[in-house]
Formats: sequence, C-alpha cells, structure tokens
Amino acid sequence: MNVGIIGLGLMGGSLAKALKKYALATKIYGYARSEKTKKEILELNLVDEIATIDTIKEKCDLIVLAMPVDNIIAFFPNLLDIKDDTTIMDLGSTKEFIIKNIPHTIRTNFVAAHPMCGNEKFGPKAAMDNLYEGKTIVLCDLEANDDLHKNRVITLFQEIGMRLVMMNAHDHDVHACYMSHLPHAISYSLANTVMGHEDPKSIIALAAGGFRDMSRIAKSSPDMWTDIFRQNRDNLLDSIELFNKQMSDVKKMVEDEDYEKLKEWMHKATSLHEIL
Ligand SMILES: NC(=O)c1ccc[n+]([C@@H]2O[C@H](COP(=O)([O-])OP(=O)(O)OC[C@H]3O[C@@H](n4cnc5c(N)ncnc54)[C@H](O)[C@@H]3O)[C@@H](O)[C@H]2O)c1
Ligand SMILES: O=C(O)C(=O)C[C@]1(C(=O)O)C=C[C@H](O)C=C1
Repeated sequence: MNVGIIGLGLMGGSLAKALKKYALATKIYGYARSEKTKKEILELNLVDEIATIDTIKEKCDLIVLAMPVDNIIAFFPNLLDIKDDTTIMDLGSTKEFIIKNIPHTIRTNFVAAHPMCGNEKFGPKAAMDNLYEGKTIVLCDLEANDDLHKNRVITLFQEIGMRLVMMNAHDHDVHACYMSHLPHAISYSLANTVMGHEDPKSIIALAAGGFRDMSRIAKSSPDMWTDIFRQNRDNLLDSIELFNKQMSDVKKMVEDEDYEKLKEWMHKATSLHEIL
C-alpha cells in the first residue's frame, strides 16, 4: 500500500519511521508547505518522495493527516475528490469537533485515530523510532466507516504493535481532557507562575525532578495546544473548575493549619499509584 503523510512532525514523522521499520508501505509520500520543511524531511529521510496533494490523492491508498487539529479540518476540502477506496486517517488529539466537520461525502473513508503517545518536542526533527510500539491507539466512531477503511487502519496499528481502544468521540474528548489536556493547562500555568517569580539562575540551580517532571509538557508546541484547547473548550473549562476547587481546598487547609485533613487529602491522591 502507498501512504501519504500530510504534516511530518513528531507524530507524522514517527509514523513514517514505523511504516518503514515494519515494511507496511510500498512507498511513503510526504506533503509539506514550505521549501525549508521539505528539505528537512528529505534530509531526515522520513519519506520516499515529497509530493503535491494531487499526486498523493492519485497514488496513495492511505492518507494520514498529522498536523494540528484545526489544520486537519481546514484540509478536508482538498480531499473531496478522493477515490472510494482511499482511506483517510487523522492523528489529532481531539475527536468530536473533527468528526463533526468531515464532509459527509468522505465520512465513510475517514477513520478518526488518536495515538496516546508523544512528547513535548515538535517539527520533523522530533520524529523518532519506536514512538508507537506498545502504546494505545484510540479509534473513534468506527461504525461510520466502511470495512475496507476500518480494517486497513486496524491492521496497520496492530502490525506496529499498538493496543487498540474503541470509543465514541464524545467520551474520548472527556477522557482525553483529564488525561492530557488538563495536565497541559496545569503545566503551562506552573511554568508561567514560576517564571513570573523566579529568575532563570535560580530555576537552573534548584530545579530537580519535581519541577522538571511537572513542567516538561509546558515546552510543548503552542500552535498545537491552542487548537486543542479551543476544540475541547467545554470539557477543559469543566476540568479547570474541578482543579481550581482542589487548589482552593489545599489553600484553605494550609491557611487553617489543618494538617491532619491535609495529610488525608494527600493520602487520597497517592492512591493513584495503585492504578497507574
Ligand atoms: N505531540 C504529541 O504528543 C501528540 C500525541 C498524539 C497526537 N498528537 C496530534 O498529532 C497531530 C500532530 O502533532 P505533532 O506533535 O506531530 O505536531 P508537530 O508540530 O510536530 O508536527 C505537525 C507538522 O504539520 C505541519 N503542518 C501543519 N499544517 C500543515 C498543513 N496544512 N499542511 C502540511 N503540513 C502542515 C507542521 O509544519 C509540522 O511540521 C496533532 O493533531 C496533535 O494534536 C500529538
Ligand atoms: O507525553 C507527552 O509529553 C505528551 O504530551 C503526549 C500526550 C499526552 O500524554 O498528553 C500529548 C498529546 C496527546 O494527544 C497524547 C499524548
């Protein structure tokens, strides 16, 4: 099968590497907008050929949309004339808004996927070996897909060694909010809190595991995360409200010097480690 990847950053570039490693594609085509990115992608040997959108539509059995979530939606008009047997798949971190915006004529071709793996790096240089192996891939609303498209995507991720989880898009967005989007909001908030208070020298000198762990994802791409927060706005607002309640609870316990209650509250939180 020929595969075309639109957006060759961390996720698209790493998928290209996995396709090569497991010999899952006859040929990998890549599409990028700028000459600089095209050159970078070829230098990194991520794809076999940089191609136009028309060539990708003509040659590819599977087209992967691996760009920020608003750009995925903006790209749909380019795909209205794909062949019936061409599969489209996205890797976006949100699902409900993307699925609502798929033109109905290509709905059966479009498989909504969200790999639960990644890191804070971005751009073609971030592409890495073995990003997907052993990780979870969430596939949403598969009942809307023709068997050909559904099975093509399922087989691909099974061959890479991913764990498949099927879910409806609404539930996905609620869970992805608590597992990923809220943690990013908290990490960005922590980074801004500390940077507004500490100078770079003390950050370098004193930052040990705790701050590094909590702030790592604050280095993630603002372009990517602004789109995610916009698309999952309602769930994010609900989760921030719950988080703020926890912050005011801890503030009150410390203010009141209610250390017994505080310890109980911390014990409850440590029980997360029985699950994770
Ligand atoms: N980073 C993660 O940990 C992670 C994990 C799971 C899913 N995702 C999702 O995967 C998608 C890609 O994320 P990423 O981390 O690879 O981002 P990235 O910034 O590393 O890569 C995205 C690439 O797409 C390119 N691009 C943007 N718009 C384009 C367009 N219209 N045409 C062609 N190229 C375009 C950018 O130039 C960039 O190279 C996003 O939708 C994101 O929500 C990310
Ligand atoms: O591990 C990280 O650093 C990530 O940001 C990966 C991560 C997350 O866990 O939040 C980020 C976005 C996703 O859509 C899925 C996974």
